[in-house]
Amino acid sequence: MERPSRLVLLSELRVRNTTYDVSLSRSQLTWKRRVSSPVYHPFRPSVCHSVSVSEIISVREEEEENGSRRREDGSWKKIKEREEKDCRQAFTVLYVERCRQHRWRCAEVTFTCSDGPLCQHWISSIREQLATISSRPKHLLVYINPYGGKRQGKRIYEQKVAPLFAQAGVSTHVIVTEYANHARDHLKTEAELKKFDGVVCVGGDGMFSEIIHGLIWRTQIDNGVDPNCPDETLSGCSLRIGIIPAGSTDCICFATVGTNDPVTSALHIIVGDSQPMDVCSVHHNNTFLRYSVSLLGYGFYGDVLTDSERKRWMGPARYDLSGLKMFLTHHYYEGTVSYLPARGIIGTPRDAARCRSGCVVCQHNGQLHSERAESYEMDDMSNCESDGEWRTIRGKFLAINAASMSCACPRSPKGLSPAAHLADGTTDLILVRKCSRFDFLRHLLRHTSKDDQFDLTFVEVHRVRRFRFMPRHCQSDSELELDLQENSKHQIFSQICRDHPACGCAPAYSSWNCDGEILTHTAIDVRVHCQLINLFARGIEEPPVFEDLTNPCAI
Ligand SMILES: CCCCCCCCCCCCC/C=C/[C@@H](O)[C@H](COP(=O)(O)O)NC(=O)CCCCCCCCCCCCCCC
Ligand SMILES: Nc1ncnc2c1ncn2[C@@H]1O[C@H](COP(=O)(O)OP(=O)(O)O)[C@@H](O)[C@H]1O
Ligand SMILES: [Ca+2]
Repeated sequence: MERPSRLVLLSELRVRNTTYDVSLSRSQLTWKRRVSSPVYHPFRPSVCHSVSVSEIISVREEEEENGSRRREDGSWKKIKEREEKDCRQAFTVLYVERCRQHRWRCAEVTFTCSDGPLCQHWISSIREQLATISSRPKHLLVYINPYGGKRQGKRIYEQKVAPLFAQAGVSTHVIVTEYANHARDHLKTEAELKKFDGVVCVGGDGMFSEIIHGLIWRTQIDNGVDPNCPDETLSGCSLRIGIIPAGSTDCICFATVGTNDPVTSALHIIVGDSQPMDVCSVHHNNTFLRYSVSLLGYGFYGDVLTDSERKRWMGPARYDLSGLKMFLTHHYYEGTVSYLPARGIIGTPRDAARCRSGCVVCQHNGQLHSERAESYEMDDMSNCESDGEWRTIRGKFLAINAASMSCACPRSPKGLSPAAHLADGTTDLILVRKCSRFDFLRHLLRHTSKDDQFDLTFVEVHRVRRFRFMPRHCQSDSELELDLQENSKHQIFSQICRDHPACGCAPAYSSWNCDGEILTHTAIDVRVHCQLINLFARGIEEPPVFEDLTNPCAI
């Protein structure tokens, strides 16, 4: 248990004409109402409030002039005569308040003091405490995609986010992108990264993908790492990334914060939260293709994305329409998946436990990963294939999905792989074998209910560090020959299906959906890089189940 920290200040101050004992320690600001009679009064407002110093946004002096009180932002607020007589000086504390469903709001409380010097002392003491928090960003580089989601990125930033950054004293350099890959290329070559404490992305998962491509690429080049080599250990990015959701799916924001709300995201950035995250590198024949942090999907999700790109004008609803269309189309895909199971880790894709704020699974597996990386370096063995045995599965699939995190989003609040972890160095490889439309619908529907979408005979899931996929049409003749010998019976059925499309399953080519972008190649080699990037987030918070004894109001 955290020890109650030393008291910095204790005064009797007023909040809306009621006297409170207000105390400031290194960790908490607490205001307790003076109780004149010990009799409990059910209709009186709450007696004690406590705010963690780490969740104070800022403190603002309220100046008085001619019966009005001037705020620091220049606006004026009329004060009542009685209040004016009683109190000479006041200050307002802005702080994080938790609302329903992981939403945060900026709340404020104004304390009035009996004299000016006391008020100044309070203001400077709170500011001093805030200044000791080194994790808070001071200068941010902001990229806005004006065409993401419902095309509201610019408005969302200007109306909901910029005023909060201004109140918190965070300075920004804002770039509204003019074309696709503008943000990526700016980060890769031009941006003066040393000037900033973080990068903010206003847009959807596609825009976030641009940001990480720019940042990761730049970091590798600066550190002399070859991004084209799939076996290289990548250098971690030091700049944190904040996501202001303004896209169509926004699953990276949803899965790391618990809600898609611009104000909540802005507050997580201001308080300087940090959430490490795994990144998959995707290669084809020793050539770098892309990075992925959420979904790599071949088959169903690849086709939904390809189809939905033509319907971009529809906004986020394009995914539902394309989803329905591809569900009815019911294509299957043949190929070979090989993977390296993640060994020595804790956690499986079928766990009931979820990755939450301060996740111990991520901490344990992240530690294991860095220890292994060190021993590989000492042995001069950068190739992590020695990690374990490769396994191979050949077959016909409706979907092949790799979820490096849960991929929770408003469409599916538990996500594609509900027990996946944000920062454990693994990805969950989900194979949905060819099945009837009815069965596939059962599987899809379970993404929206409490039922387990993996508890079906045609679905399997593996927690892996690395995997490869080779579509059947890319396999060499000798590999196909091997296939034929191993699986002659199924091949005959597949031939029958091809000759009689009316049976309802059509073999086809698909493409990979990589965090919402279509990959140019289908034969790919994927490797997870544990905790390569950091976000201004803290993971989804668990609602408190018992009274927190470190909270002064609980004692
Ligand atoms: C029948 C209901 C089935 C609901 C199944 C929902 C599963 C949803 C899992 C979503 C995982 C999303 C992973 C994130 C992907 C994003 O990177 C990426 C890009 O995001 P951005 O546009 O913000 O840049 N987004 C996507 O690729 C969108 C995927 C959306 C898939 C929607 C699928 C809808 C399926 C509807 C089937 C309908 C069958 C109805 C039969 C009567
Ligand atoms: N100024 C721009 N004009 C056109 N496309 C852009 C611009 N800025 C970014 N993009 C691209 O828009 C695509 C979709 O962006 P995103 O913000 O993810 O929205 P959505 O969630 O609606 O897909 C991304 O591929 C991104 O590269
Ligand atoms: Ca992971």
